[in-house]
Amino acid sequence: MKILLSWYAYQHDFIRQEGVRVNEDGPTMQFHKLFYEKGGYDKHLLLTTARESDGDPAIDMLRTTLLRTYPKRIIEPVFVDVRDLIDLPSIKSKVERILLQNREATIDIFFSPGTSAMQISWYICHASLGLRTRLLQTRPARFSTTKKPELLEIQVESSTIPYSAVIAEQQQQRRSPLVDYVVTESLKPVFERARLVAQADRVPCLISGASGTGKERLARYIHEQSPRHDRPFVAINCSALGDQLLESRLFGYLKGAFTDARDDRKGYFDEADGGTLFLDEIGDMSSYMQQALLRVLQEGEIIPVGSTKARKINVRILAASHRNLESLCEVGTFRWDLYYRLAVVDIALISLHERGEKEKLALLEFFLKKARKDFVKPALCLSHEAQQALLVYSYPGNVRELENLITHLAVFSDGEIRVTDLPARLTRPTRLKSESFNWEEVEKDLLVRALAYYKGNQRRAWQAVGYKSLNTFKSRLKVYGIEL
Ligand SMILES: Nc1ncnc2c1ncn2[C@@H]1O[C@H](COP(=O)(O)OP(=O)(O)OP(=O)(O)O)[C@@H](O)[C@H]1O
Repeated sequence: MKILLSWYAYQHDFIRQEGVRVNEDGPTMQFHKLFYEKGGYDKHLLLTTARESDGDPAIDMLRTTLLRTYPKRIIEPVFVDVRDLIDLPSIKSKVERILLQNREATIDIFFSPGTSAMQISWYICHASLGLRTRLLQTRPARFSTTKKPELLEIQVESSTIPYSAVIAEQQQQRRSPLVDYVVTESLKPVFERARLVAQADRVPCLISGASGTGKERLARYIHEQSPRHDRPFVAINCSALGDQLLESRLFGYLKGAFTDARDDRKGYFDEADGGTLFLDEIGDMSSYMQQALLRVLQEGEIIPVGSTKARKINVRILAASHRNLESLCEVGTFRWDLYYRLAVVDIALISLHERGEKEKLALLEFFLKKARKDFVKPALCLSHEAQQALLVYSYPGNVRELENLITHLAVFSDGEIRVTDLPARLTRPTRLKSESFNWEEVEKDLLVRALAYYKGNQRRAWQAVGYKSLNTFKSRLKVYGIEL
């Protein structure tokens, strides 16, 4: 399918003297006369901001004239609800949506008609969406060396600059309220950043934060707020699968590619086509898979296992890691080039304990309210002491641990939950005091930093950290899944 897309030219497509009539020499009529047939278009989507009910018959006149002259052509007027013709964010978001709705097609954009805000919108969308679009403009005969009107393609270098990140779009803000989600004080700037990231389509984003801090939830939010919201969101945990399985799940495979490949199978990249692919625990990817992913990001195409043919893909990648990717790059277990590709923009989520008691309380109340409803236990509540114990606890498992804890308590209680009902780890006196920092996180961080400092030399890192033996040092690396 090949589509021509253009705004109608309010001024030049019409002669507005003593009424309105179509200008045969206007840009739209001229395009059809000189270039449409050669372009091999299946249809022309003619965009207008004027409704017939607003009393502007112009678009209808233009279409009727075109169809009278070229009866076989398909001309579809598309009403675009823009009140202010110089409101760039609003125009951009509307045309972005039209382009994404036609993402499967090859689209020629006739750039010349329209206000400058409309033209800038075309330019941004063409450069940032990564669709099969071309920007075309015409040069009138009088300026042409051939003395004939010319059709010229505007050349735009592709870029990864998050153009749209600077364009706030109130319309999108209204969509998809955060159902089932508590936006506590510390999360407000995070979500504001995520909202801007959502609009910078195709720009990869890296979400960092400890396990259970809400990275996947945030990735979903970015997807829901993006122009891809009506397309799939596919999440995959890269640490859970070995290389072979991960490769075939991501890229798909052809029948016979390996012993169990009885049929062709599509991969997650295909499933997420037009939408978003969330790669969780990216820091656990092997160097082989890192190389494969880098290729996808560089070329914008995948090669299914067992195939030699590359296929273009249209997927936004969001990645997450609970490990510090920069440190992993320093010790050489993660590729810097892949890191820079993934972390074009980044968002960090802090641990629940760092968010403080006020935010813990907000989440506690939220999950308790949810549990009352889900378990039909309206009398469920916390005694003062139990609440205090829950507030001072450090939650190494972050929001997920808090959520699961309330679910656990709701299963076994009907009314007031007391301190004695809480799991032992919350009530151990030493815990209550010493949990103000998380030793496991400190230790792991220390190990990663020491290895980075000594460029992966385990012996020197071990001596610096000061474990009794090199073996203890190695076993701690294993515990934390730090690979070299
Ligand atoms: N602010 C919040 N309000 C309500 N629920 C939340 C909030 N933050 C996180 N959650 C919930 O906590 C759980 C864990 O979140 P999520 O799976 O997104 O974490 P994660 O960082 O991706 O974890 P992991 O790294 O282990 O995959 C989910 O059930 C999520 O809905």
